[in-house]
Amino acid sequence: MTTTTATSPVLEATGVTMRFGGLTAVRNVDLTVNSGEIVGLIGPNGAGKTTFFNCLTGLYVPTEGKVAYKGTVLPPKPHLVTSAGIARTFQNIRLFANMTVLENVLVGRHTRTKEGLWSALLRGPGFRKAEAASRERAMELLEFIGLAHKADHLARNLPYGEQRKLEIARALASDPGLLLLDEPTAGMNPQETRATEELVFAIRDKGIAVLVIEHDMRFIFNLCDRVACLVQGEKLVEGTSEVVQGDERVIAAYLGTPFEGAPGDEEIAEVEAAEATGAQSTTSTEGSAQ
Ligand SMILES: Nc1ncnc2c1ncn2[C@@H]1O[C@H](COP(=O)(O)OP(=O)(O)OP(=O)(O)O)[C@@H](O)[C@H]1O
Repeated sequence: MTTTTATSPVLEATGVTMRFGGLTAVRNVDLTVNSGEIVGLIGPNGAGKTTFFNCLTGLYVPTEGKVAYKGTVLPPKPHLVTSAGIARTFQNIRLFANMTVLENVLVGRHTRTKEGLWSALLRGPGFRKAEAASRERAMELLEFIGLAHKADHLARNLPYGEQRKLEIARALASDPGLLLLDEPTAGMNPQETRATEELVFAIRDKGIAVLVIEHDMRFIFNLCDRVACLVQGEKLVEGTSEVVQGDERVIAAYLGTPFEGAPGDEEIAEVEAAEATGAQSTTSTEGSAQ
């Protein structure tokens, strides 16, 4: 089921530039994510994808440009960006390894609870009520991602794929309108990757827009309504999966490496035909092409 509400911009990044000394990691990048959309951000290693994410989430103050969430320009401070409604996961897992699965999700809820430090320390009635509501919400999220049965397990004991899911649940705990995922399938096996794909669709169907960085092209092109490709800090191309997949500049940027899952049927048929012919004409040929 997809959302049918009229689309409106959730994220509008305009002219974002990030320089580190003499290096321009991100140059004048515009990007919009609309409600109900899953947008992909691709590009070779070092293209500036994570730096751009860091500019969106207030981890870096962009040298130039601005970032607006639902029409309001965001101050470049991570906690203000989170409370505005943008949540993220990181390229490297950043869970609290010695806390339980449930506690990790509860940490992600703190931007949505009004109870202050003293209330928490004194554990007054207001705190206990808020805590019960937070637990309920956290358990709902664990149900949603399929980890409710492991709520009391230590995060460090989860298999890798489940740790990544838990990171997503923790990000969702802040009730975002936009979720930024930085390489969510890194290190996953194909089944875990497919499950992540389904999870991202389900998140979108809950009305949360998604912006995702990923190197797995099959994942990106299956998932995304729109894909933008960064190369050397600049946005080279933006369009539907079909458009970006077929763009020669994108292919060249990836040094001509064919994308996994990209159309290449003619070439494959040619190679297979050549192999079949070779196999018929000689039985002693070594090193046939794979
Ligand atoms: N804090 C920093 N200080 C200096 N240079 C940095 C910093 N962060 C990133 N860079 C540089 O900015 C460029 C872009 O890096 P970035 O990590 O954003 O690329 P990426 O597209 O996310 O790469 P990957 O796909 O390998 O994660 C690189 O040349 C990197 O070395």
